[in-house]
Amino acid sequence: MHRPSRRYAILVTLALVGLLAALAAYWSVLLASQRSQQREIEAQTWLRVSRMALAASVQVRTLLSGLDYTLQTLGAAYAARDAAAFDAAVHAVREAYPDGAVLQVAVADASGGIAYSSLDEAGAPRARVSILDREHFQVHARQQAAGMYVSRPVRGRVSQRWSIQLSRALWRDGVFAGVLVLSLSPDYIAQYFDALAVGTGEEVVLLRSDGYYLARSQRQDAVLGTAIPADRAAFFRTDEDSGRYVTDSQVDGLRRMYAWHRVPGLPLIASAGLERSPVLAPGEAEFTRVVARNALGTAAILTTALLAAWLTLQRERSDRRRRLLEERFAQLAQQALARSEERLRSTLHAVRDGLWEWDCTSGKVVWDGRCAEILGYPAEAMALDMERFLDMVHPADRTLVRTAFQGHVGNGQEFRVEMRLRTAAGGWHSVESRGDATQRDAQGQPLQMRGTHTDIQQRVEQVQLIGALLDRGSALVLMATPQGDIAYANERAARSFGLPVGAQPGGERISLQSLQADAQGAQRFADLRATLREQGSARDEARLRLADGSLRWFDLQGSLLDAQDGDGRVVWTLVDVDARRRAESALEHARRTLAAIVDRFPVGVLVADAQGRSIVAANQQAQELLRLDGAPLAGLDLQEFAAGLVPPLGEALLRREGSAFAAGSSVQQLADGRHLEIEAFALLDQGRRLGHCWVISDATERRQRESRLETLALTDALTGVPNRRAFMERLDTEMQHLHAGLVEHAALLMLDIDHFKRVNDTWGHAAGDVVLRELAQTVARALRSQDMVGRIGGEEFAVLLSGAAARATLQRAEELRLAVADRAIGLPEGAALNITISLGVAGLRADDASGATALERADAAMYHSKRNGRNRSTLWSADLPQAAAPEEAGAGR
Ligand SMILES: Nc1nc2c(ncn2[C@@H]2O[C@H](COP(=O)(O)OP(=O)(O)OP(=O)(O)O)[C@@H](O)[C@H]2O)c(=O)[nH]1
Repeated sequence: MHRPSRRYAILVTLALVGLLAALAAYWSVLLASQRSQQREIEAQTWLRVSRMALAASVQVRTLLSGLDYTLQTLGAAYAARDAAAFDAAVHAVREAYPDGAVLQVAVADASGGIAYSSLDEAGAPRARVSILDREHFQVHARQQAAGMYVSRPVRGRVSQRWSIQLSRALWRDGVFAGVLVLSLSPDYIAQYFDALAVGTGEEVVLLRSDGYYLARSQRQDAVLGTAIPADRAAFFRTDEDSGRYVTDSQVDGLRRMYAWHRVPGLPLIASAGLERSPVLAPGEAEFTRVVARNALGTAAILTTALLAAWLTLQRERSDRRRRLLEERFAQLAQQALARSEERLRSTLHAVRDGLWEWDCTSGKVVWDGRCAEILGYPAEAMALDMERFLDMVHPADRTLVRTAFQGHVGNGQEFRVEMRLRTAAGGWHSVESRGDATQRDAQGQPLQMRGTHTDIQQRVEQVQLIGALLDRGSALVLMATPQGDIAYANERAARSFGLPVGAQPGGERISLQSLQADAQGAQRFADLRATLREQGSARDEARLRLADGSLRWFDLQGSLLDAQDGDGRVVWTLVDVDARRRAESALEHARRTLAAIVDRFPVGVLVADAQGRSIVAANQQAQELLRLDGAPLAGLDLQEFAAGLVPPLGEALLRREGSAFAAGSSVQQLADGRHLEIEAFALLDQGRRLGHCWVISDATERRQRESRLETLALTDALTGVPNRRAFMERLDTEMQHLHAGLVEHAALLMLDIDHFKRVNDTWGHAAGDVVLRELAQTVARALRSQDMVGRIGGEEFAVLLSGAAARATLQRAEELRLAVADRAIGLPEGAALNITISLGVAGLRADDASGATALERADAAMYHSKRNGRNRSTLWSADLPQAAAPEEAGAGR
């Protein structure tokens, strides 16, 4: 599998290596060519500059040869000692050269003094000038120069002009006689060079062999008086007459290619220089351009080659993948084919249909071995005549077989029939027979038919089993076509709705919708079918009309026969829920009745659930008594509801005993003066707690009535002050307070009208009553709020003074006695009457068993007052009966 890929990779790599080698060769040739062109340009340039140097050398040689000749001529003239002739010769020399070229012609004698100068004015006396120190004089004086000597440029001491001294020695009679000097302007030489060197990049110079500049084609002034650098001068220290080198000019810094030539016969060198870069730059630029262009081309070639290589490899990889896939597919296809063949084989084996053939003319039927085998006969072909065949068909199915055959022959319908055939064992076996005419006569009548027998016994049994299962259940099962018609009914459904059992015959089918009790039900059923289509199942309860015309409630549950096909057949399971619906209806009726009764109950009723969490029922009366708005109470949270009630109703409702609400009755007084009686009890059913109930009633009137009765029971009817019972209760309470230390003191005061019998006797009983009432009022008015007066007996009254000490009470008794005595009582007849009273005072003691004990002491003190003349007050003391002079007050006052 990997071999092709590796081979491809090697091939691609080799191709790339080959390409790289070709490119390397190309580049090598290209670079060599470019370098050769460069070298050619350089060689041409060297040739040119060398020629320039040679030309300069020749020109200098020509010029200086001419001047040497001039010097020789002038020397001869000077030797002739004819001053005028010498002067004329000098003049001629100056005339022969351009103006400014020959600056001076001078003669120095043997001692260096200037004996002649062309600059001297004729006849004018001349200052003594010596050139003894000058190089050119000393060279000749020392005989170091054989011919003409060319000096370094010297600057004129007076003129400041540069000049080159061309000099020759003068000899007279073999003796050194002086020096003839011709001063030549370097400019004159430079003019020669101008024609050779063009522009600033080109340069021609004339040098002495020692490197000193004599002339330069440009910027001469910058170099005169100087020498070229030593390293450059070293180039000239050779035996060669010419040479070349490349260096940077010290004058302008330009890099030049220099060529030099010696001036023949003279220690001078003519040198020419050409600036390097303008000469070579175009070639180098072209070289750069060529390299750049070729580099781009190379890069393009390499990129293309790499891309091609990559694409090639990719393609090879995808080809390989495709090949792998194809191989895989081929494998899978082969496997699938094998499986399919296996399935076909097993299907053929499993189906195992039998074949039959029927000769319509003779009526002879031939079964193959499989047909016989299905029925339990030996698996051999069987030949049957029509009579025998029909005899083997179940009597109930014979008509079916005949009808199917006639339908096929007469109307061309498909011959397909399910029938039971007799088995070898004598039982019945279900077979589906299908067939077709294989030969027909001229009229189209079948002459021969061929077909198959399929063993459907198992299927039939399964259908029977399903049918039995469907019929055994309590549910009614119907299957509806997509149009809503009943296509199948199980036994119960068939019985209920008057339908055939099982699959419904075609033709006029009954729609499921038509079974609905009314139009509303039909609409609901249509909606249910829509829900079923969307959700795959649907459920509702509906009232359906039975075969006998009665209506019954059914729980209808529909599910799609094929869950994927919402518009397909639907299986409806119907469960009779009529009894439950009727029970629910009755229950609902009972509940409503109960609710109506509760609502009309004259007292408030509130019912909570078994857990005491929420209110389940409340009537109108409860609403009104609890002063609630009309919002329904049922469903409210009990705790929240109780928290919203006015105190102390909430606490009273939620009072608990253990885990349950407390049972029992209580009356709650509200801030608005009302009294509500709440009776709470658990709702139990055979010991099971169903809930809790509160019965609420308005007890205000009853309470008032009871209060009135209570008041009456404790009030003396005649005088309106508390009667004995009320007084004694209060006295006992005071005693308890005393015992408990709630009060420090308390005292009793007993008073009795003196000779009251006489009042009755004199003024009548009614007048006596008036007196009693007036006395009671007088006493009541004199008391503090914490005190209490009570009528103890006929004309006897008692007063309880809470917090008062006994002795202080005696004083109060006296005040009361005087107040009574001073008050005239108006009688009914118009007469006025003054009465007196006798009083007894006793303090309540902590050791008293009861209030009655204290009352007895006060009574004893009061009788003491009576016995001692009446109209007085006595404070009880222990020795009172025996006391000679008991402490008493007011007697006879
Ligand atoms: N009008 C009238 N008289 C009453 C009433 N209750 C008692 N009495 C009379 O009060 C009188 C009491 O008389 P007594 O017990 O003898 O005492 P008294 O006449 O006041 O004489 P002393 O108490 O000893 O001063 C009787 O005549 C009773 O009939 C009453 O409700 N109305």
